[in-house]
Amino acid sequence: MISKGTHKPLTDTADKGCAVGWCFIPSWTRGALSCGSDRSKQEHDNNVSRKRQKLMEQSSHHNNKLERLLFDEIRQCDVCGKNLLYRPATSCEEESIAEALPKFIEKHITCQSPLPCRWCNDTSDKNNTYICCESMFCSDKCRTRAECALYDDDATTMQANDPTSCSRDAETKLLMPPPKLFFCRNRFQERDSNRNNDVAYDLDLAIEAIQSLVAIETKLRVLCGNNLGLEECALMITTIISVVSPWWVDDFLQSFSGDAHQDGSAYEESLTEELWTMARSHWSIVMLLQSKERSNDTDTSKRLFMSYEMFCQTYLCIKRQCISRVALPDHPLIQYSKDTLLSADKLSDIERDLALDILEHPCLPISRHAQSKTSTDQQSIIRWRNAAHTAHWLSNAASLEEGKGVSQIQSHLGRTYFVFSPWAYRKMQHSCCPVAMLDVQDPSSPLDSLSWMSLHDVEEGNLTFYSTLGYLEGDTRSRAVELKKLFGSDFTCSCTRCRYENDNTGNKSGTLPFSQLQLKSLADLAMQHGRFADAIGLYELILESHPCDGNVLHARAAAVLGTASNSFGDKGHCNGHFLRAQRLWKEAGSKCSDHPEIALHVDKQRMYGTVDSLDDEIDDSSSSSNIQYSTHLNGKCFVTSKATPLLSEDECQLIIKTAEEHCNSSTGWTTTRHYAVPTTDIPIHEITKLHDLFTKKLWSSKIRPLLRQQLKLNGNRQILIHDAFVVRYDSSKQRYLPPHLDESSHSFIIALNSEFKGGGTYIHELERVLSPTVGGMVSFEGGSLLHSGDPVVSGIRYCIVAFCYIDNVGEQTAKTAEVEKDNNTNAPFSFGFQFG
Ligand SMILES: O=C(O)CCC(=O)C(=O)O
Ligand SMILES: [Fe+2]
Repeated sequence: MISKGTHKPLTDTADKGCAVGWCFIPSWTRGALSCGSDRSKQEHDNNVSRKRQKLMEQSSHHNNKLERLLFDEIRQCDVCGKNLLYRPATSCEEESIAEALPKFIEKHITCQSPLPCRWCNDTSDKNNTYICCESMFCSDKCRTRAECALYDDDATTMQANDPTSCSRDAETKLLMPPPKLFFCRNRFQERDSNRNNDVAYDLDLAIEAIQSLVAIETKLRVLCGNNLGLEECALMITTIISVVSPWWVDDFLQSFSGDAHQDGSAYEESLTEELWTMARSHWSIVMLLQSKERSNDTDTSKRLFMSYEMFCQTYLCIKRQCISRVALPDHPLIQYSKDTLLSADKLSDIERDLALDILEHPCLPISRHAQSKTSTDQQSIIRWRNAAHTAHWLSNAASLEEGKGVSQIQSHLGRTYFVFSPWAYRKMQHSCCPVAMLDVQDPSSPLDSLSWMSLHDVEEGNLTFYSTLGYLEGDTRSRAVELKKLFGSDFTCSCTRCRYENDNTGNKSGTLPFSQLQLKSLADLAMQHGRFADAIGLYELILESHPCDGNVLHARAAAVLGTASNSFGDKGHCNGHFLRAQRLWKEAGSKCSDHPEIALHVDKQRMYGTVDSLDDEIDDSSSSSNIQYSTHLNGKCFVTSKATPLLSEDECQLIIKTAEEHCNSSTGWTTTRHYAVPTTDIPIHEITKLHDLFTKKLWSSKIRPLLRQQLKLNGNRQILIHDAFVVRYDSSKQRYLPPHLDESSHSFIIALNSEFKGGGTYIHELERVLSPTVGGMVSFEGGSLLHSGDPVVSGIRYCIVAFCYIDNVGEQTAKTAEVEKDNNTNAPFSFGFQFG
């Protein structure tokens, strides 16, 4: 779930590694089936005619060509599932209307025509009718050359393709080894027309083989509950390789020193057996695999899978050593939504509507807000809201529960890329605390922009560790089980993390076998996973020997704040963790006052009285407030009524004016303070002229008593501010805030003006916008209630937003927190559990 936190992910500071040569396994395992099935074709066709009908009826301002482009010409490759642009022989003229959209489609959703050969770059092959997948060669000669380059044992080529020989910041973009796979039916057909007697590329058989593979995939999807993983891909690859380059199988087996077959766990054995059975049940593959005419080499036993054992061995070798997942690049549609749908200036209203229509393609079953007939403004707001929410669902579908069919969207759009590079992976070691991951920088050309990204600071020369596991949040034992499945039953991981977690001998003080950098990496990783207790333990271990390390002091306090966010549950308070985090920042301030992050927290504490005034008795009479409000969702959110605003219109104007003046005379409105979901804002603790108005007049005497009343706080419970800022939405700049949760247990928003259209706080569970009048306030469970800033369609909207936590104040809580802290430090490593 996206949270509007202030803490940046650790990868943000990471250096980029160097690019190395890889071979992409295209995501053809997805999409081809579902989109190619009769049912979805039927649905698509129905949808197309419905849309065309609608458009014809609608208006004259839709250009026919664009219409045709959108609805007639996008097809999916039957095999790879990629969106294709079908071009009639007479090429399209430049589309004049709606330039952004068709250009985008041409650039991102379709491939360029014609694709250059991946080996010689020749683009003379103009006869393509379908413009299709990457991974093509203009001739068998090029293809063979490319393969030779990939597997040539020549030392210089080895050197060039060896990632371990790359220096960290060298921008050595090596010539990409060509992808080995090129499964596009039309390509094969084209070969068909030119083919000589090369039986190795017997087209009918190849097409049959592909269809069989697709059928295998169907079975696999059923078998694996639609979660295709490495194993299934390994099957594909194994089989494909056997089809296109049988000789390679043999080479690979000979170069593999381990006894893969012996290592197989029961799970693995049954899976491989299943796969083998399936493979054999498809006659065309078997024919291809066992045909004696595949090559000029007469000794077929060397090249082909003659037995289950051989299949199994190859399968395991490939799975363990050659394939890895790559960080997912955005699907072009997602990218498109992000880039254009949400920006005010790039698309006209008509274009945006058409784009939204594309997003209504049957593969994107998104429920959309009904269009209101009331006013054009209202319709515009709803259109923008649809666009905003759609873009959000598309990019965050996997992490959100809300929205029907979201996982379906994700499975259609999710491009799981795998890379396949035997050399590199034979040299790379697995680590559960990876130093590097493979990342695609430019989704429109993933192959060329694939590069290593270092995840955290590493010791010189140590860029060889990546993670074979997709999921690293698990504890030592569950990871070990997964790794044994992958590498064999006798595999024991000896990475820093496993060594640390398996170490029960009390290496937690004295002479550590782990360097400070290693411990920091482990702690940062735990932080990324949200394993805050583990992170705190590790940071404290580092602090034993480096008590004044500002980064570590700050990180420890941030981890405790993370614990506070997680521990806010049934108890109705943060179990002392929020206050403990604040005390840690205060203590850190006394040691490293010039550390910028620590100084910032100390400033905020001073202004909002988060630490020093806490020991003051809470005056329960301050829990009553005269302000009237309505309650929604059983007390999860509140809106003050028009009759009793918290601020007068003049006070609101003063706040806007002061904030604008402050921004004009300083570095301006900030747009990056909140990492995941940034607002255009300015923090209140920076605007000195507002301190008194905000803290005395507003917070202590009005908002806090009101919140105490709304949230029924009494006794030692106090509500405390973590962050407060003035926000500016502008219809020509940042007009909305996507759905998110706050870094708070409760948040409040005060409306400062009304000279705009749209806007307000959209609460998803309520399915409506809450907009108090000027000076009024919306308060809600910001850390658990999904909400968005609704789009502003004209004018500028200002509001004050604040993130708060409820915690216990006083002796007892402080003691409890201390005890917890001690328990935590002495406890055995807590493997992912939150304490509290
Ligand atoms: O604009 C709004 O009403 C919502 C703002 C918000 O949720 C935030 O800044 O976290
Ligand atoms: Fe928020």
